[in-house]
Amino acid sequence: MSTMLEVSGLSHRYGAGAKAHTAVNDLSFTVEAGQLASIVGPSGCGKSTLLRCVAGLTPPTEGTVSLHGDRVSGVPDDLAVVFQDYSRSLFPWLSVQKNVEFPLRWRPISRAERRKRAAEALEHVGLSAVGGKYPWQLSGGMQQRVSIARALASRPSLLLMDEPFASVDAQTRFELEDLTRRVQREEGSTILVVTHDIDESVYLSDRVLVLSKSPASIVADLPVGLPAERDQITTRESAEFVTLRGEVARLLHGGTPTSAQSSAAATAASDAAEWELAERAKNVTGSKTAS
Ligand SMILES: Nc1ncnc2c1ncn2[C@@H]1O[C@H](COP(=O)(O)OP(=O)(O)OP(=O)(O)O)[C@@H](O)[C@H]1O
Repeated sequence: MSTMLEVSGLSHRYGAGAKAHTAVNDLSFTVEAGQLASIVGPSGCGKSTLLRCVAGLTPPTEGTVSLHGDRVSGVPDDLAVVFQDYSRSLFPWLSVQKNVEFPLRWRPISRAERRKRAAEALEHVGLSAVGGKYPWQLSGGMQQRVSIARALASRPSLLLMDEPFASVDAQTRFELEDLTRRVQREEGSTILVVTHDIDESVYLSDRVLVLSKSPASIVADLPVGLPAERDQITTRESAEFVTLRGEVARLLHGGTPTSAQSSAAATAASDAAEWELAERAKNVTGSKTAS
């Protein structure tokens, strides 16, 4: 496994002097290539600030962010972000297909290639049939799928998602969570998701980073040893899921990490996650070779 994202000693302060407010305090973590990690933390703890620093939108006050070894000092070309508010991130005057193509205009690729990539990304999210429609003709869940397709079309090394399913209904949320996991498996994508939702953090991820109250620091880094194939009903009912969600909830409510997390159980879960990633990498390589 290679490291895709490395966050090292990252702090961010807004303002200066007596009015300075530290939003993020000395955060360090890595995300391996092909991994889906989620960040969960109390409201206002600094999650969006962290994501903005990772995306190169906000320079950290201290510390560094590196993407596949390159220091981030602006928005990297091979990074894409999906925001919560799909209605504001899509252009209403452009068709769905043109919305997905839009960020590719700055890439050194032909128009035909842009069209092809956008069509492929729309197919990936199950929206091939609506490329000619406008965003406002689609449901909220479909619009968020368009945002995901737009992010995928640029074939990012790292996909950041900031509360991506917070504005859709519960059923659509489940569908989009499953879509995200499918994309990760099929594309071998590296994904970092910020969420308020404890269950979502466990269901989606290979790993959950639990943040403290403001200023954000890492309270725990929990491997999720659930099977790769997840199901919205049976996975959420499983003993492993219930235990993990309970642990995340406990940590969010100020609990300290238990010895169990550093014990053989955590090691086994981490081994399982590594194995799963290796299998996924093999599948991706296999499917790319076959195509
Ligand atoms: N531009 C800014 N100027 C000053 N303070 C800010 C700015 N942006 C955020 N903050 C403060 O930094 C802290 C962290 O904010 P941030 O939005 O990163 O938290 P969050 O965890 O994403 O919040 P939420 O869960 O509510 O989305 C908050 O106290 C917020 O008021």
